[in-house]
Amino acid sequence: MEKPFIFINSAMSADGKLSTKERKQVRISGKLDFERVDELRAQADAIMVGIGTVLSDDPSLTVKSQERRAARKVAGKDENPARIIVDSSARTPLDADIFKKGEGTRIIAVSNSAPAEKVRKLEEKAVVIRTGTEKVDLEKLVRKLKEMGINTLMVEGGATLNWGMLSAGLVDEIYTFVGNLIIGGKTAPTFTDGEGFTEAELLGLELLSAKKIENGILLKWKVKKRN
Ligand SMILES: NC(=O)C1=CN([C@@H]2O[C@H](COP(=O)(O)OP(=O)(O)OC[C@H]3O[C@@H](n4cnc5c(N)ncnc54)[C@H](O)[C@@H]3O)[C@@H](O)[C@H]2O)C=CC1
Ligand SMILES: Nc1nc(O)c(N)c(N[C@@H]2O[C@H](COP(=O)(O)O)[C@@H](O)[C@H]2O)n1
Repeated sequence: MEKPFIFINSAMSADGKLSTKERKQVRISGKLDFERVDELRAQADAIMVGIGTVLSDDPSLTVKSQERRAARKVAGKDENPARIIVDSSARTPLDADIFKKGEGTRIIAVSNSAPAEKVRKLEEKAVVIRTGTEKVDLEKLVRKLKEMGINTLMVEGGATLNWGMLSAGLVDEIYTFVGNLIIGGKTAPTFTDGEGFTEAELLGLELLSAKKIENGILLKWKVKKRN
């Protein structure tokens, strides 16, 4: 299948959580790790998050460094990569930060069951892609993104979208920054939620590198392809 190169970047606690049991964002990365994430954003053609992340964190997903935005401009690109929300039911607030901050394309991926009136309003602010009946069909979505010229796609969570992308076999590499804190809570989002694999389905990883950054560790993984 023709698809972009897809990688996930997430920051997790030492016990594998992405945020608290109230789904409240926690500062897991330190200054240096946020710099690394900003560089990854600046190099990507698009950044994708799930609607759960938008509703709980309201991220802008912009490139933060002025120098990196300027370098993108010199290379003939928008200051920010395309920002994509996977949002089956078109729940993205019309005043989300992603619409307010920074230049660049916004893409909302909805399913065919998303309410037409809300989709029409989103179309005034973003390119809307419809795939799937009740839930966005991630495989068709990434194929469409490739056709639109997106060759490198950075997925920034959350837990459910990570599962959707991994279980569909769409992810090539993963960066996990493991920070020096414990969050706990059986309902707190983990790096990968969703329904989970059976023993026969487990997804294998190859460790590409491990690097200490401030008081945490950055792990880079390659996802092994299933036969
Ligand atoms: N520490 C970190 O690096 C990050 C932490 N987070 C945290 O993660 C939490 C949000 O995670 P979630 O609630 O799991 O939401 P999520 O951001 O993973 O979005 C999930 C939603 O995506 C939509 N979706 C549509 N089609 C889908 C498909 N085919 N497969 C999977 N999802 C599909 C569904 O509506 C689903 O509810 C927040 O608490 C946020 O703070 C989010 C991003 C990064
Ligand atoms: N890489 C990373 N480290 C942390 O410690 C975090 N808390 C997060 N959170 C995610 O970053 C996004 C915020 O983006 P903007 O600053 O608004 O551009 C948001 O999606 C958080 O969940 N990431």
